[in-house]
Amino acid sequence: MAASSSAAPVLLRILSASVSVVNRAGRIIKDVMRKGDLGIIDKGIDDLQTEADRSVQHCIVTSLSRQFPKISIIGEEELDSEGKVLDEWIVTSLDSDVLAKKCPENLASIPEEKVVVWVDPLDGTSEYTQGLLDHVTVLVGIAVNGKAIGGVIHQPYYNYQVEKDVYKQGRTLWGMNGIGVFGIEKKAPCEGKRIITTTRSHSNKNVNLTIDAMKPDEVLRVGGAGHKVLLLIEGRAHAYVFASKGCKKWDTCAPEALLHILGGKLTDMHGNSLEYHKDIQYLNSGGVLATYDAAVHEWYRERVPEEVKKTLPP
Ligand SMILES: Nc1ncnc2c1ncn2[C@@H]1O[C@H](COP(=O)(O)O)[C@@H](OP(=O)(O)O)[C@H]1O
Ligand SMILES: [Mg+2]
Ligand SMILES: [Mg+2]
Ligand SMILES: [Mg+2]
Repeated sequence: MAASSSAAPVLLRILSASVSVVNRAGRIIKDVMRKGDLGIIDKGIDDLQTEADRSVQHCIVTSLSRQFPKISIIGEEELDSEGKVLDEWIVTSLDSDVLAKKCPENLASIPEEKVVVWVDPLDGTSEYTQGLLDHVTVLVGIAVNGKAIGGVIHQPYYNYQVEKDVYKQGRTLWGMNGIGVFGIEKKAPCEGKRIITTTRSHSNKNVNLTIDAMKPDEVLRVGGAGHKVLLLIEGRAHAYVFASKGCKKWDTCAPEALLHILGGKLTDMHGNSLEYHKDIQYLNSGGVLATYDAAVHEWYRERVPEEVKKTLPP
Protein backbone atom coordinates (compact mmCIF):
# COMPACT_ATOMS: atom_id res chain seq x y z
CA MET A 1 0.00 0.00 0.00
CA ALA A 2 1.68 3.23 -1.11
CA ALA A 3 2.26 5.87 1.53
CA SER A 4 -0.39 8.54 1.30
CA SER A 5 1.06 11.49 -0.55
CA SER A 6 1.29 13.74 2.48
CA ALA A 7 3.18 11.08 4.49
CA ALA A 8 5.68 10.39 1.69
CA PRO A 9 9.13 12.03 2.08
CA VAL A 10 9.24 15.41 0.36
CA LEU A 11 11.90 14.32 -2.17
CA LEU A 12 9.65 11.50 -3.33
CA ARG A 13 6.74 13.92 -3.63
CA ILE A 14 8.86 16.37 -5.64
CA LEU A 15 9.91 13.56 -8.00
CA SER A 16 6.30 12.38 -8.25
CA ALA A 17 5.03 15.91 -9.00
CA SER A 18 7.80 16.33 -11.60
CA VAL A 19 6.69 13.18 -13.44
CA SER A 20 3.10 14.44 -13.55
CA VAL A 21 3.99 17.92 -14.73
CA VAL A 22 6.39 16.91 -17.53
CA ASN A 23 3.63 14.88 -19.14
CA ARG A 24 1.51 18.05 -19.20
CA ALA A 25 4.54 19.93 -20.57
CA GLY A 26 4.80 17.47 -23.45
CA ARG A 27 1.25 18.29 -24.51
CA ILE A 28 2.03 22.01 -24.51
CA ILE A 29 5.03 21.36 -26.78
CA LYS A 30 2.80 19.42 -29.18
CA ASP A 31 0.02 22.04 -29.08
CA VAL A 32 2.46 24.84 -29.99
CA MET A 33 3.90 22.77 -32.84
CA ARG A 34 0.44 21.95 -34.14
CA LYS A 35 -0.59 25.61 -34.03
CA GLY A 36 2.17 26.23 -36.55
CA ASP A 37 3.54 29.50 -35.13
CA LEU A 38 6.46 28.74 -32.79
CA GLY A 39 6.89 32.34 -31.62
CA ILE A 40 10.66 32.14 -32.02
CA ILE A 41 12.84 34.70 -30.18
CA ASP A 42 16.57 34.88 -30.82
CA LYS A 43 18.26 35.13 -27.38
CA GLY A 44 21.75 35.50 -28.79
CA ILE A 45 24.23 33.57 -30.93
CA ASP A 46 22.69 30.18 -31.76
CA ASP A 47 20.31 30.51 -28.84
CA LEU A 48 16.62 30.33 -29.76
CA GLN A 49 13.54 30.32 -27.56
CA THR A 50 10.02 29.42 -28.68
CA GLU A 51 6.57 29.85 -27.20
CA ALA A 52 6.84 26.21 -26.14
CA ASP A 53 10.03 26.92 -24.11
CA ARG A 54 8.27 29.82 -22.38
CA SER A 55 4.91 28.13 -21.76
CA VAL A 56 6.48 24.90 -20.51
CA GLN A 57 8.71 26.77 -18.10
CA HIS A 58 5.67 28.62 -16.71
CA CYS A 59 3.84 25.29 -16.42
CA ILE A 60 6.61 23.44 -14.59
CA VAL A 61 7.90 26.25 -12.35
CA THR A 62 4.43 27.43 -11.30
CA SER A 63 3.16 23.88 -10.67
CA LEU A 64 6.17 22.85 -8.57
CA SER A 65 6.53 26.12 -6.64
CA ARG A 66 2.82 26.05 -5.71
CA GLN A 67 3.24 22.59 -4.20
CA PHE A 68 6.74 23.10 -2.77
CA PRO A 69 7.16 26.80 -1.97
CA LYS A 70 10.47 26.30 -0.11
CA ILE A 71 12.45 24.57 -2.88
CA SER A 72 14.80 26.53 -5.17
CA ILE A 73 13.79 26.19 -8.81
CA ILE A 74 16.15 27.39 -11.56
CA GLY A 75 14.82 27.37 -15.12
CA GLU A 76 16.61 28.13 -18.37
CA GLU A 77 14.32 30.85 -19.61
CA GLU A 78 14.21 34.34 -18.10
CA LEU A 79 10.48 35.10 -18.14
CA ASP A 80 8.60 38.09 -16.81
CA SER A 81 6.56 36.93 -13.84
CA GLU A 82 3.44 38.58 -15.30
CA GLY A 83 3.82 36.19 -18.22
CA LYS A 84 0.45 34.57 -18.80
CA VAL A 85 0.21 31.30 -16.88
CA LEU A 86 -2.93 29.48 -17.95
CA ASP A 87 -4.84 27.63 -15.20
CA GLU A 88 -4.85 24.54 -17.41
CA TRP A 89 -1.04 24.41 -17.13
CA ILE A 90 -1.07 24.08 -13.37
CA VAL A 91 -0.57 20.46 -12.39
CA THR A 92 -0.77 19.45 -8.73
CA SER A 93 -1.35 15.72 -9.16
CA LEU A 94 1.29 13.28 -7.94
CA ASP A 95 2.33 10.23 -9.92
CA SER A 96 1.32 7.13 -7.94
CA ASP A 97 4.03 4.85 -9.40
CA VAL A 98 6.66 7.16 -7.93
CA LEU A 99 4.89 7.46 -4.56
CA ALA A 100 4.78 3.66 -4.33
CA LYS A 101 8.58 3.53 -4.16
CA LYS A 102 10.51 3.45 -0.90
CA CYS A 103 12.67 6.53 -0.41
CA PRO A 104 16.19 5.59 0.80
CA GLU A 105 16.90 6.46 4.45
CA ASN A 106 19.58 9.04 3.63
CA LEU A 107 17.16 11.03 1.45
CA ALA A 108 13.93 10.53 3.37
CA SER A 109 14.65 13.28 5.89
CA ILE A 110 15.92 15.95 3.45
CA PRO A 111 13.89 19.12 4.11
CA GLU A 112 12.20 20.97 1.24
CA GLU A 113 14.43 24.05 1.59
CA LYS A 114 17.54 21.94 0.83
CA VAL A 115 16.25 20.88 -2.59
CA VAL A 116 17.32 22.61 -5.84
CA VAL A 117 15.36 21.77 -8.99
CA TRP A 118 16.97 22.51 -12.38
CA VAL A 119 14.45 22.89 -15.22
CA ASP A 120 15.12 22.83 -18.95
CA PRO A 121 11.59 23.27 -20.31
CA LEU A 122 12.60 22.29 -23.80
CA ASP A 123 16.02 20.84 -24.50
CA GLY A 124 16.86 20.73 -28.21
CA THR A 125 15.08 23.96 -29.13
CA SER A 126 17.09 24.37 -32.30
CA GLU A 127 16.05 20.90 -33.49
CA TYR A 128 12.43 21.55 -32.42
CA THR A 129 12.36 24.55 -34.76
CA GLN A 130 13.77 22.37 -37.55
CA GLY A 131 11.31 19.51 -37.07
CA LEU A 132 13.79 17.01 -35.60
CA LEU A 133 11.22 16.29 -32.95
CA ASP A 134 12.59 13.18 -31.23
CA HIS A 135 15.67 15.22 -30.24
CA VAL A 136 13.45 17.20 -27.88
CA THR A 137 13.30 16.42 -24.16
CA VAL A 138 11.92 18.15 -21.06
CA LEU A 139 14.43 17.98 -18.19
CA VAL A 140 13.72 18.30 -14.46
CA GLY A 141 16.80 17.62 -12.35
CA ILE A 142 16.74 17.31 -8.54
CA ALA A 143 19.85 18.23 -6.54
CA VAL A 144 20.62 18.04 -2.82
CA ASN A 145 23.86 19.36 -1.25
CA GLY A 146 25.11 20.21 -4.74
CA LYS A 147 24.71 16.67 -6.13
CA ALA A 148 22.28 15.50 -8.84
CA ILE A 149 20.37 12.77 -7.01
CA GLY A 150 17.27 12.32 -9.14
CA GLY A 151 15.27 13.62 -12.02
CA VAL A 152 12.90 13.22 -14.92
CA ILE A 153 13.45 13.17 -18.69
CA HIS A 154 10.31 13.43 -20.81
CA GLN A 155 10.68 12.78 -24.55
CA PRO A 156 7.37 13.99 -26.03
CA TYR A 157 7.92 12.66 -29.54
CA TYR A 158 9.43 9.29 -28.63
CA ASN A 159 8.29 6.56 -31.03
CA TYR A 160 6.86 9.09 -33.46
CA GLN A 161 7.82 6.86 -36.43
CA VAL A 162 5.51 4.08 -35.19
CA GLU A 163 2.71 5.81 -33.28
CA LYS A 164 0.92 8.16 -35.68
CA ASP A 165 -1.30 9.83 -33.04
CA VAL A 166 1.06 12.54 -31.83
CA TYR A 167 -0.67 12.74 -28.45
CA LYS A 168 0.03 9.04 -27.87
CA GLN A 169 3.74 9.46 -28.63
CA GLY A 170 6.25 10.06 -25.89
CA ARG A 171 7.85 8.51 -22.85
CA THR A 172 8.92 9.60 -19.38
CA LEU A 173 11.95 8.29 -17.55
CA TRP A 174 12.44 9.04 -13.89
CA GLY A 175 14.65 7.91 -11.06
CA MET A 176 16.41 8.68 -7.81
CA ASN A 177 19.51 7.43 -5.99
CA GLY A 178 18.63 4.32 -4.02
CA ILE A 179 15.39 3.73 -5.94
CA GLY A 180 16.56 3.10 -9.51
CA VAL A 181 15.50 4.38 -12.93
CA PHE A 182 12.12 3.61 -14.55
CA GLY A 183 10.71 4.14 -18.04
CA ILE A 184 13.77 2.98 -19.98
CA GLU A 185 15.85 -0.15 -20.30
CA LYS A 186 19.65 0.17 -20.12
CA LYS A 187 21.32 -1.51 -23.10
CA ALA A 188 25.06 -2.01 -23.65
CA PRO A 189 26.46 -0.48 -26.86
CA CYS A 190 27.85 -2.63 -29.67
CA GLU A 191 31.37 -3.98 -29.22
CA GLY A 192 34.22 -3.58 -31.66
CA LYS A 193 33.13 -0.06 -32.68
CA ARG A 194 33.41 3.32 -31.00
CA ILE A 195 30.37 5.56 -31.44
CA ILE A 196 30.51 9.12 -30.12
CA THR A 197 27.54 11.46 -29.94
CA THR A 198 27.88 15.22 -29.91
CA THR A 199 26.12 18.46 -30.69
CA ARG A 200 24.40 19.02 -34.03
CA SER A 201 23.85 22.78 -33.82
CA HIS A 202 26.64 24.14 -31.59
CA SER A 203 29.83 22.62 -32.96
CA ASN A 204 33.24 24.28 -33.23
CA LYS A 205 36.89 23.43 -33.94
CA ASN A 206 37.63 22.22 -30.41
CA VAL A 207 34.52 20.01 -30.31
CA ASN A 208 35.71 18.25 -33.47
CA LEU A 209 39.41 18.18 -32.48
CA THR A 210 38.51 16.38 -29.27
CA ILE A 211 36.27 13.87 -30.99
CA ASP A 212 38.96 13.14 -33.61
CA ALA A 213 41.47 12.49 -30.80
CA MET A 214 39.20 9.65 -29.64
CA LYS A 215 39.19 7.98 -33.07
CA PRO A 216 35.47 7.19 -33.39
CA ASP A 217 34.09 4.76 -35.97
CA GLU A 218 30.90 6.83 -36.06
CA VAL A 219 29.80 10.27 -34.85
CA LEU A 220 26.11 10.89 -34.11
CA ARG A 221 25.48 14.63 -34.39
CA VAL A 222 22.12 15.17 -32.68
CA GLY A 223 20.34 17.86 -30.67
CA GLY A 224 19.74 18.02 -26.96
CA ALA A 225 21.88 17.11 -23.96
CA GLY A 226 19.03 14.94 -22.62
CA HIS A 227 18.64 13.18 -25.96
CA LYS A 228 22.36 12.37 -26.17
CA VAL A 229 22.35 10.83 -22.69
CA LEU A 230 19.34 8.74 -23.75
CA LEU A 231 21.50 7.42 -26.62
CA LEU A 232 24.14 6.37 -24.06
CA ILE A 233 21.56 4.63 -21.87
CA GLU A 234 20.03 2.79 -24.80
CA GLY A 235 23.39 1.61 -26.15
CA ARG A 236 23.32 3.75 -29.32
CA ALA A 237 26.57 5.51 -28.41
CA HIS A 238 29.54 4.89 -26.12
CA ALA A 239 30.30 8.53 -25.20
CA TYR A 240 28.84 12.04 -25.35
CA VAL A 241 31.74 14.41 -26.01
CA PHE A 242 31.09 18.15 -26.00
CA ALA A 243 34.31 20.14 -25.61
CA SER A 244 32.56 23.51 -25.46
CA LYS A 245 31.30 25.93 -22.84
CA GLY A 246 27.79 26.04 -24.25
CA CYS A 247 25.52 23.96 -22.10
CA LYS A 248 24.29 24.69 -18.59
CA LYS A 249 23.38 22.98 -15.31
CA TRP A 250 19.73 22.55 -16.39
CA ASP A 251 20.98 20.58 -19.42
CA THR A 252 22.96 18.09 -17.35
CA CYS A 253 21.35 17.73 -13.90
CA ALA A 254 18.55 15.27 -14.75
CA PRO A 255 20.53 13.32 -17.39
CA GLU A 256 23.53 13.01 -15.03
CA ALA A 257 21.39 11.76 -12.13
CA LEU A 258 19.74 9.02 -14.23
CA LEU A 259 22.95 8.05 -16.07
CA HIS A 260 24.85 7.70 -12.78
CA ILE A 261 22.16 5.48 -11.27
CA LEU A 262 22.47 3.27 -14.37
CA GLY A 263 26.26 2.94 -13.99
CA GLY A 264 27.38 5.66 -16.42
CA LYS A 265 29.45 8.75 -15.68
CA LEU A 266 29.09 12.43 -16.61
CA THR A 267 31.77 15.04 -15.78
CA ASP A 268 33.40 18.07 -17.37
CA MET A 269 36.25 17.50 -19.87
CA HIS A 270 38.78 17.45 -16.99
CA GLY A 271 36.93 14.63 -15.26
CA ASN A 272 35.56 16.91 -12.53
CA SER A 273 32.09 16.16 -11.18
CA LEU A 274 29.54 18.89 -11.78
CA GLU A 275 28.02 20.72 -8.80
CA TYR A 276 24.36 21.81 -8.65
CA HIS A 277 24.14 24.21 -5.69
CA LYS A 278 21.59 26.97 -6.28
CA ASP A 279 24.29 29.67 -6.41
CA ILE A 280 26.72 27.80 -8.71
CA GLN A 281 27.53 29.31 -12.10
CA TYR A 282 24.96 28.05 -14.62
CA LEU A 283 27.46 27.54 -17.44
CA ASN A 284 29.17 24.15 -17.73
CA SER A 285 32.37 26.00 -18.58
CA GLY A 286 34.42 22.79 -18.46
CA GLY A 287 32.36 21.13 -21.20
CA VAL A 288 30.58 17.75 -20.91
CA LEU A 289 32.07 14.25 -21.13
CA ALA A 290 29.73 11.34 -20.46
CA THR A 291 30.08 7.59 -20.97
CA TYR A 292 27.56 4.72 -20.85
CA ASP A 293 29.75 2.98 -18.27
CA ALA A 294 31.84 4.70 -15.60
CA ALA A 295 34.59 2.13 -16.18
CA VAL A 296 35.43 3.50 -19.64
CA HIS A 297 35.21 7.22 -18.74
CA GLU A 298 38.96 7.55 -18.03
CA TRP A 299 39.82 6.21 -21.51
CA TYR A 300 38.04 9.20 -23.05
CA ARG A 301 39.11 11.75 -20.44
CA GLU A 302 42.83 11.06 -20.93
CA ARG A 303 42.44 11.63 -24.72
CA VAL A 304 41.10 15.18 -24.43
CA PRO A 305 43.82 17.32 -26.07
CA GLU A 306 45.71 19.60 -23.66
CA GLU A 307 45.21 22.65 -25.89
CA VAL A 308 41.44 22.08 -25.75
CA LYS A 309 41.38 21.66 -21.97
CA LYS A 310 43.11 25.05 -21.66
CA THR A 311 40.09 26.67 -23.36
CA LEU A 312 37.67 25.08 -20.89
CA PRO A 313 38.43 26.37 -17.38
CA PRO A 314 36.43 24.19 -14.94
N1 LIG B 1 27.17 27.69 -27.72
C1 LIG B 1 25.95 27.56 -27.19
N2 LIG B 1 25.14 28.62 -27.03
C2 LIG B 1 23.92 28.48 -26.48
N3 LIG B 1 23.38 27.31 -26.08
C3 LIG B 1 24.17 26.23 -26.21
C4 LIG B 1 25.48 26.28 -26.78
N4 LIG B 1 25.98 25.03 -26.79
C5 LIG B 1 25.04 24.23 -26.26
N5 LIG B 1 23.96 24.95 -25.91
C6 LIG B 1 22.71 24.44 -25.30
O1 LIG B 1 23.00 23.21 -24.65
C7 LIG B 1 22.01 22.24 -24.99
C8 LIG B 1 22.64 21.12 -25.74
O2 LIG B 1 23.19 21.64 -26.92
P1 LIG B 1 23.18 20.71 -28.24
O3 LIG B 1 21.75 20.39 -28.55
O4 LIG B 1 23.83 21.58 -29.27
O5 LIG B 1 23.99 19.49 -27.90
C9 LIG B 1 20.94 22.96 -25.81
O6 LIG B 1 19.94 23.39 -24.88
P2 LIG B 1 18.55 24.08 -25.27
O7 LIG B 1 18.07 23.46 -26.55
O8 LIG B 1 17.69 23.75 -24.07
O9 LIG B 1 18.81 25.53 -25.39
C10 LIG B 1 21.71 24.13 -26.40
O10 LIG B 1 20.94 25.23 -26.72
MG1 LIG C 1 17.99 27.10 -24.91
MG1 LIG D 1 18.98 22.54 -22.96
MG1 LIG E 1 16.10 24.57 -23.24
